[in-house]
Amino acid sequence: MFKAYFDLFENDFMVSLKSRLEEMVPGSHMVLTVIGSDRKANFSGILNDIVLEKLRCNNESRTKNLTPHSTAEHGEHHPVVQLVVSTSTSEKMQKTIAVKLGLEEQEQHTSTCRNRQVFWRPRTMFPRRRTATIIPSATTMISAAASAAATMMLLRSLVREYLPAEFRSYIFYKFETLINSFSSELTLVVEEYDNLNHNNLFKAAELYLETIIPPDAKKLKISLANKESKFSLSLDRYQEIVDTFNGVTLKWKFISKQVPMKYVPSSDNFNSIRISEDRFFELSFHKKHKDMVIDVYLKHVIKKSKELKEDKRSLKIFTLRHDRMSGRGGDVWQSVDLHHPSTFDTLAMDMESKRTIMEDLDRFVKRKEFYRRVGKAWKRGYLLFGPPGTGKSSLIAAIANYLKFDIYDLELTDLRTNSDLRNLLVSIENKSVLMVEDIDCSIELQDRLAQARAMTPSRHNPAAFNQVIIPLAYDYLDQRICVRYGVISQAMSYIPDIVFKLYVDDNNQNTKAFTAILMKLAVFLVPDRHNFVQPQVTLSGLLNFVDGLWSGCGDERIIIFTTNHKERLDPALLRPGRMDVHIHMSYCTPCGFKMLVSNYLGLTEHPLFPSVEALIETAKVTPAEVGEQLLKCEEPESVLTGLIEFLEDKKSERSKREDGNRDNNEEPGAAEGELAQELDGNNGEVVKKEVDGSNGEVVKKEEGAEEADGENGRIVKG
Ligand SMILES: Nc1ncnc2c1ncn2[C@@H]1O[C@H](COP(=O)(O)OP(=O)(O)OP(=O)(O)O)[C@@H](O)[C@H]1O
Repeated sequence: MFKAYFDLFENDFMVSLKSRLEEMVPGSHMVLTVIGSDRKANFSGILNDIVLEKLRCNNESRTKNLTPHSTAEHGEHHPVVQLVVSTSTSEKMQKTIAVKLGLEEQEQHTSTCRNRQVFWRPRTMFPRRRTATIIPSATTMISAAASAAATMMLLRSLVREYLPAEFRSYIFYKFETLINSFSSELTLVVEEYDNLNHNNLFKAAELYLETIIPPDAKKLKISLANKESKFSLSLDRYQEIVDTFNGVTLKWKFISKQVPMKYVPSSDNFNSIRISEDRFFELSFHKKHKDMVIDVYLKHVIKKSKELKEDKRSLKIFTLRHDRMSGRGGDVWQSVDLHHPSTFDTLAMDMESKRTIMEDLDRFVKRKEFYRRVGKAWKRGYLLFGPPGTGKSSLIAAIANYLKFDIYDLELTDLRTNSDLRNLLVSIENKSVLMVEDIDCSIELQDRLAQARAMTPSRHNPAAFNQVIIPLAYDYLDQRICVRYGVISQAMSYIPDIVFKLYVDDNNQNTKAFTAILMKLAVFLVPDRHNFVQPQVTLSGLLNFVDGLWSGCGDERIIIFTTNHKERLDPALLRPGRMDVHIHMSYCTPCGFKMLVSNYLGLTEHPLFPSVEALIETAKVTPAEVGEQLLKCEEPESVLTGLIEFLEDKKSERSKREDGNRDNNEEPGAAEGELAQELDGNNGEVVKKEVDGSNGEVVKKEEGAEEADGENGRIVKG
């Protein structure tokens, strides 16, 4: 409406004025204020000239007063002319135009303009409206506002000065209660910290609100959190967002207030962080929905936030932090993003085996209730065995990528005691893959303690040392290398052939800390790794770890052991419950070759394929070796020819080795003894241990099954 009037006014002022006159009822009036500069030939200037001229005729002496709202004192001359358009009561329906000049005169000036009578009316014509029609200048308004603000601030500081804080908050509280008593709204406050503890609901709300940000939001905060791959959007201070759930309208508001500096525990609960603001959400809704909001809506918020978190999360691989293992507290795991590209699609494995593994994983993750019902910890153990380079690690990465589980890489030799192992177990998150690679190398499973005792070097058993590493440290303060000479002389008394190793820790320039490290290291004279067994995790510790009381701490965990020598493992470790599924990763098969060549070269068919497939059966090469050949060039013909040559060489090497063994009168196949066991069955087969039928495992027996270990149940082989 305003725009329409304004447009009309702009296009044709006279028409605009006439139209407005038509609308006026008898006895009413309309005031038009026109502000302009007399230096420009604009409407107000012209109008002003008319008025000046008219009044000069009437009274020469008053000319000076005819620019009543001049702003000349500010360097400009802006005449303000107020046109008072009114319907005259005396002249019945006759329309008249009067110009009010802000003069004090009582007389009325009249003139005729284009055959129309114009009244230059004195101000007294509208005595009651006089103040209302005078528009104060911008300067006046600003100064009035400034003085009002100053008064308010003065009042505020007086209140702060003389009223105690308790009294003020009491008044505020009473005032709020009074307001609330009239309101039907209930507000829940979700603070970031609840008594210095992290409030999970706050985190959940933060994530959830991201999903309901309206597309027309004008201002948002955006950030990229540490170890995350996607941006996070969030509300800015005092921003509101409205959500509708089951037909109920809920209003979220984010508030952040500056507070005196305080310390709160960090998310790992071992350190503390400094905060200087209180952040919280206010969730407002109608009182009558209180139960629904608490029982249903907030659960929905938590569920949605978990989904979003899962979606945003990038997979991680965790490894042990040695400084934390030495009892300094804090999280014992450190992580990096896992970007291993291996998936079930890229794995060179028998299709049937892949399908079986994926089905097994799917069944496992869906069986939370089942595991609870049968009284088993919700975890599953896998043993991947086979020669090096057959894809055991790649399969672990593929499993983690498939389930979207983090990987925890546990090196048993890093641990000193069984309780270290238990501590680690409880610190592992749910939905994770715990990987123990080369289990046969990392832990001696037969009578390890006796062996360790025999091998531990001491003053009485100096032979156990064949090499001693003495830690040296660089003293940044003295700028020289320092060492405990006592340590050297003691070591030299054991063995003269001492290897000095320099430890320089660039991150730690503190001399005191260095001395502490030195003292610590000096205690552990590290002899040759092969001849010295430090106290380690025991077999029983490992057995309990995998399937004892402690293994029940946590849900949805997959434990994967890998080994190149399955026969070296203790049967107790292999039993169902500890290693439920045994997967034999073996040499490359024709099917595996096709998968590799399709991944590496994008080839599905080639005339040389039959020759490669025929050779690959007998040459016994690993997928790693085949992959290496395929990487050599991008031209299919030459790559496949090179691969055929490689396979022929391998085959002839192999037969020469077998001939040599026969000539040396060795037992037939002795050199291949281990190999024969690993190759037992077909390449890439899944060897699944039969598990108690009561726990619902699907036991798939195929032709050619044979009993491998009477104690541990049947091992079914394809
Ligand atoms: N089955 C396979 N499918 C695809 N690639 C494979 C396969 N096996 C091995 N490779 C390739 O060979 C390399 C070595 O594989 P990987 O580390 O998984 O073998 P591994 O059996 O774990 O060896 P090790 O026992 O020595 O640890 C990887 O780079 C991988 O790309």
